[in-house]
Amino acid sequence: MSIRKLLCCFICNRCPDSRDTSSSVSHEAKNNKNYLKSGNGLIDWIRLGNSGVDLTGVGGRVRMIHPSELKQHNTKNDAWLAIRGRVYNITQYLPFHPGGAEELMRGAGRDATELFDKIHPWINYDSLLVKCLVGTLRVETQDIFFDANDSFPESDLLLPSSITQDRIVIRNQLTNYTTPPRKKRLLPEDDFLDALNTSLELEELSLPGYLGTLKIFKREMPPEDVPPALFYDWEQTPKHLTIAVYTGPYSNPGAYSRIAEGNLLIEVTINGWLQTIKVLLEETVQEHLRTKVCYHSGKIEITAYKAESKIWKSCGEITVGSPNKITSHKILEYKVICKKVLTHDSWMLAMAPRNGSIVLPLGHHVKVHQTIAGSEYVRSYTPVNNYWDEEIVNNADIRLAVKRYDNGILSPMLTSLNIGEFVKAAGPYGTFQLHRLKSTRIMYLLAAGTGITPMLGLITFMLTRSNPKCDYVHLLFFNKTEKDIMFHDKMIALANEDKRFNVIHILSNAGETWKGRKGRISAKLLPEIFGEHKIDYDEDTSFACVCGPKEFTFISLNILKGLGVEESFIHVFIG
Ligand code: HEM
Repeated sequence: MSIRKLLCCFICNRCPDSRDTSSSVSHEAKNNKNYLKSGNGLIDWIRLGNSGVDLTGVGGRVRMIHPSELKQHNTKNDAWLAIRGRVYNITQYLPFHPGGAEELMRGAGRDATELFDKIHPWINYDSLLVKCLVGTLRVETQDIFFDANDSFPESDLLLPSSITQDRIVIRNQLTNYTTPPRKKRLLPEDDFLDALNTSLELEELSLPGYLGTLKIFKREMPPEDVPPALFYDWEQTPKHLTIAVYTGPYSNPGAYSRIAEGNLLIEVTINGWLQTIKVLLEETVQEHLRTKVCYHSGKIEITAYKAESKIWKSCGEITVGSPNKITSHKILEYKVICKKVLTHDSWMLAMAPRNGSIVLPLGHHVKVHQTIAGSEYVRSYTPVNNYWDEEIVNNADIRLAVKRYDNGILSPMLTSLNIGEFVKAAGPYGTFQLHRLKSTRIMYLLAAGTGITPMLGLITFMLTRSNPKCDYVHLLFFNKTEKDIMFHDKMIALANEDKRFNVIHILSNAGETWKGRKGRISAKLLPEIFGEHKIDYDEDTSFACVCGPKEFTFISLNILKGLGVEESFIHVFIG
């Protein structure tokens, strides 16, 4: 591959079907206006970034930045801008910007996401400005609208753990760890829009043409500044000890548990808060634990296997740490413990944490970090739940479906990892709010290529939920060829088993034997499919999710809107 093409792909994520932001699928770049002096080309910029010069101007310390602070950095000698919640010092980049310094200065001192997306949404700004990152834009939350229905109904709080008759069960009193009650507040429209525009959590809303018509008051905001209320309970049989943590219906908790120095540590994340529960165990248990999350009720169940079969006097001493707002993500190490082929160019990697794991809510993702030739590459992956990977691998905490992009950088490295080798990942990331599905009975999922991974968890959630029962999950899955379809057999099996699951495959480069649909996402194709399958959109009970390359996402959104689907009933997964 030529240097030109390589560089083109370093700056651009426009190539169709390329979701690997580190990839270098070839295409011709747009004609640049030649604003750059010699010595100010892309190679020179990369060289400067690798030279050790502090491009952040603040010593590289990343922190939360208030919009009022961002506003002050608006001169050519000191220019910051924010894109999708990340704040960059662009002072040094000004002479390297191919569109000219003056143009770039239009975004200085403010959230430039919309402006940036209007001009060149395909540009890989995150890679170009990786050495210029100064922080994340603070979300203004004090005026945010809380839904009073979010508080836990009494009946759910007192929901007993499942107790079967043949078990000897000793339960303690339900322990209440209280936090201030959630409040319902209204806010002036301007403040709300401000919060929305500067919100990292709501980055998907800044897609062009999307924010403009948003029905903002229909959207519920996560109760960012209110720590979650946790309640716990325990029970035992001679063989097992089970700790149940109640987080409230639809609170979408992430949970991770482990034994450390004989104690049981449980980490719970909810809405950007992390809380640790420590159990000084009365007696010894085995290292291997089973952690189950019921997303509907918000109940987390951790089962430990006793070293000696007997009834304990108590489970031990339980302490609940103070809730901490997650402001940065630790990069953790994972060991590849199982690797298997998914398709001709994708693999499933099952990984075990080395020391501590990412606590991942449903619909959220991790970012895999890898340093290659002195530069750090990052790529988002949504882990796959074990329904979709039948092989039981003990201790596997995260399973990633990784597609290899031959011209990419990170994916060839990841897919050539061997069992026993290590990967670094951070998280949880994402904006998906499970409580938006409270009344959903019909789900439309539009996925392209590896964009299927966030949909997998939603499919199992919707089909296993009992109240309200889901009527249909319609998955429209776009791929190039038949052999590119991930989880094909499993999808056929699920569709046969559960008639509510309707999967429609659409191939852009189908072989002659393909009997299914052909084409790409288009304003013509989608209504055709919807019509053929008699898919009726009902405002109160329908919800749509989209995940795929950016162009796919833009087109899907526009089509859905054209079909009458309201923005507040669409979620876009963006890595
Ligand atoms: C938000 C304020 C920005 C404005 C107003 C702006 C404006 C422009 C304009 C007018 C062009 C020329 C487009 C053309 O010739 O067709 C351009 C090109 C370019 N800009 Fe920006 N830009 C902004 C931010 C950024 C940022 C943050 C980056 C990356 C870190 C960036 C990277 C580039 C690149 C790589 C090109 C060349 C595009 C190509 O070859 O396709 N720009 N920009």
